[in-house]
Amino acid sequence: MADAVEPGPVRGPLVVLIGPPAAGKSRVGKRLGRILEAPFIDTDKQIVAANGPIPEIFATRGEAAFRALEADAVAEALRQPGAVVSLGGGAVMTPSIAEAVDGLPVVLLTISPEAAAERLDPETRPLVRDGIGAWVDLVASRMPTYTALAVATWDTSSRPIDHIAEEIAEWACDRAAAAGGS
Ligand SMILES: Nc1ncnc2c1ncn2[C@@H]1O[C@H](COP(=O)(O)OP(=O)(O)O)[C@@H](O)[C@H]1O
Ligand SMILES: O=C(O)C1=C[C@@H](OP(=O)(O)O)[C@@H](O)[C@H](O)C1
Ligand SMILES: [Mg+2]
Repeated sequence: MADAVEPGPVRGPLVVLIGPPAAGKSRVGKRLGRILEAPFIDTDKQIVAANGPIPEIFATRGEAAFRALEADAVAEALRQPGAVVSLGGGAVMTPSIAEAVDGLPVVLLTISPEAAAERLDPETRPLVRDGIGAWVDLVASRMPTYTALAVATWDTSSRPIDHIAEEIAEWACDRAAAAGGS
């Protein structure tokens, strides 16, 4: 028993949602936070609150500046214990962010290109302004990173947000209980 790790309260986030733009990270995360009665942090929302709209940050300061703001926002969100944290689709491509979430309860939300095409709003997602072809290429390049970090995956293409959130909540509770949390 000397090597046993003492179970303790949840220190990090309850769930970290990753995945392609339009997979539902922000909407599912919000619902999940309500179900789990946990603080919900959408890192894009934090960035927008402090810096203005994302398309403007991209246009005036460039993607690298956005990624730096994102790395700070994610680091801050991960410090909040017991939270549900939704990341932006490109966040885990920043090495420091991938490293920070590796080993946490990372849930990958996936979505088909057909479903994404219905959901994407080019006004608010500058990287997909050129249409679904660009989204497909972007997602293909990111998928190895997404799957390497994910502990569990849900596809959101044709299922209601509430059902997906309920299932992830159950998964998170089971996982926290198994780890010795409540
Ligand atoms: N399961 C779902 N079924 C139908 N529409 C969804 C679903 N999940 C998200 N959406 C819609 O897709 C859009 C993108 O969702 P959002 O949560 O912002 O995605 P992400 O944060 O992954 O980019 C929103 O308009 C949202 O209402
Ligand atoms: O895929 C990306 O690189 C981005 C996705 C967006 O978030 P969502 O995935 O929540 O749309 C947002 O962070 C920004 O526009 C960049
Ligand atoms: Mg989002």
